Amino acid sequence: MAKSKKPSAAKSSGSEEGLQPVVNSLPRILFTFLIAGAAILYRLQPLWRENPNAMVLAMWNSTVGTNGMVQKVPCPENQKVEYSGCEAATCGRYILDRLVTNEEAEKLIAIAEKGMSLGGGSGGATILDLHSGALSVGTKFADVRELAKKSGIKELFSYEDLKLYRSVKNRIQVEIEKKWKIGPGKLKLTKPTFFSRMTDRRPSTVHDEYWHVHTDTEQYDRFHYTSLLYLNTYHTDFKGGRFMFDSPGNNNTVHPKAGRVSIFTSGTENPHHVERVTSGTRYAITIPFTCDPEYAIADPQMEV
Ligand SMILES: O=C(O)CCC(=O)C(=O)O
Ligand SMILES: [Fe+2]
Repeated sequence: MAKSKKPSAAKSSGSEEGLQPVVNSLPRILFTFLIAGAAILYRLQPLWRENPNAMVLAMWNSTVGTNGMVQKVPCPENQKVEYSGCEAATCGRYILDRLVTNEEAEKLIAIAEKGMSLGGGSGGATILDLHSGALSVGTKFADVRELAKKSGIKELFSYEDLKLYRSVKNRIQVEIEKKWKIGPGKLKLTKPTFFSRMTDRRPSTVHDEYWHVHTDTEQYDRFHYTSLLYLNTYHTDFKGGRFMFDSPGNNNTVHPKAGRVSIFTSGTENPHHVERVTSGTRYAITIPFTCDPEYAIADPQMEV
């Protein structure tokens, strides 16, 4: 019996020895799991950060109907109207998917890249302002026209390029005039009007932190209506980067989609932010309108 027990005793001490390396490396295994878990949670962050009750106004994989998607939100109680017949009597959001084609959106990305290839922000955001010529370069801004001249480029943006920008701007303007019943000649393009390119790069300056909640009437000079033209598509071309309205009770999301136009009244009824891009590159154009003739700008010329 004693004999027969020996091998089993030897066996058990052998398996304890076998377990020893596992026990020793347990802290390392736990640590690895912890790091992997944290990494997974970090990647999933955009999913839980969005309020689960927030309704998606327009999904990346669907198209809103011909009449567009309208969402009314109450105008601010203290809103004083200086330009009646132009400023919104009804505040809200208006999304259109059939105003700009995919081909036009692609051409507009090519135009943005033509300018941005001469510079580019070092953080996650690059801006190309069509009116002033301001282009993000490293942590600063430079005049894209000067940069083009220095590079010996005679014509940075062609007549066709600017014609396309003008054409989409005019189409959006007509839609705003129709929806808000604005008489001819009252609504004007205002500044800044710019292409934006957003990535997941770490921010270098505050200009790169595009994800902060803001209200356009506070952030910019004289917006009455903000329009955003998306040039590529959430989920397929980039992850993160969804547009979110942050008004209590009306905190809705818009998925960027190539050719999608999102229009909204620019006041405190529509605070918003762009969710951080987590992968890929997001392209859009901000095209704002004003009722204040003093803040009107001409269509971008961009002669180099
Ligand atoms: O690109 C977007 O979706 C929003 C940009 C924006 O909020 C702005 O230009 O003020
Ligand atoms: Fe904004």
